[in-house]
Amino acid sequence: MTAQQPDYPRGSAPARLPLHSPRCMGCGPDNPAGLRMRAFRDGDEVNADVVFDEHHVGAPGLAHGGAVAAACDDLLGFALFVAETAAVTRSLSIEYLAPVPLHETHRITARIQAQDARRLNIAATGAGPDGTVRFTAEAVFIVVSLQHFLRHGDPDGVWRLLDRLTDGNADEALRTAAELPEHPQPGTEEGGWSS
Ligand SMILES: CCCCCCCCCCCCCCCC(=O)SCCNC(=O)CCNC(=O)[C@H](O)C(C)(C)COP(=O)(O)OP(=O)(O)OC[C@H]1O[C@@H](n2cnc3c(N)ncnc32)[C@H](O)[C@@H]1OP(=O)(O)O
Repeated sequence: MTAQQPDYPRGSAPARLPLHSPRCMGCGPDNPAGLRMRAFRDGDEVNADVVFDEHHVGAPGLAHGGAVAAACDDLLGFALFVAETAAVTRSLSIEYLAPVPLHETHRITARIQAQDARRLNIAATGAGPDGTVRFTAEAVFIVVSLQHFLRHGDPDGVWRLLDRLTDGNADEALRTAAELPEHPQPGTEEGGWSS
């Protein structure tokens, strides 16, 4: 069985956030072993529902702790749309409060707690179907510019992501980014998504 995430419940009006990439382990619909989370922004919070399945087994019938951490890391990454900056996880700490059964929907909700220069503290909770919190996450993300992804990752993939984020203006965004430092200061022109 493959994870198929439920749509956001009716009656609410959150904004769907763009994928990190089609094959992202957390949110990519084209990754058959991924978590296929759909992330939404709701005010200053972001959230996604996750259903762990046979791809994510730890103890029989239960989600692997690493899969839970991956789900948290990915959703924490979506909080960067609230901060309007690119950043990467420097540290991630998970509290496993209760076992996480496969095939149950867990709602993960994340929020930025603090920002100090390049450092963002982001926290998340993961609740089971009855609302009981089964895991929490705390992370430090460090602001980076586009250069980080271009230098260390796949430039073509970055171009495609940027094209989606800038409504088809990736070339212009990349031209600008080529002149920027890899480690910008948040709140500056080079620290935002548009850099
Ligand atoms: C625009 C379009 C984008 C397009 C593209 C986007 C792609 C979007 C894909 C996202 C996907 C998401 C998925 C989930 C998010 C991942 O999973 S991200 C992947 C996992 N993380 C990584 O790969 C990061 C690897 N680490 C690194 O590259 C480097 O260590 C870092 C994080 C860039 C930092 O490098 P650095 O700047 O050389 O580090 P350093 O100078 O030691 O520290 C910087 C600052 O952070 C502070 N710091 C460091 N560690 C800590 C800590 N643990 N606690 C507190 N403070 C700390 C330092 O004190 C320092 O502070 P200041 O002195 O500047 O005030």
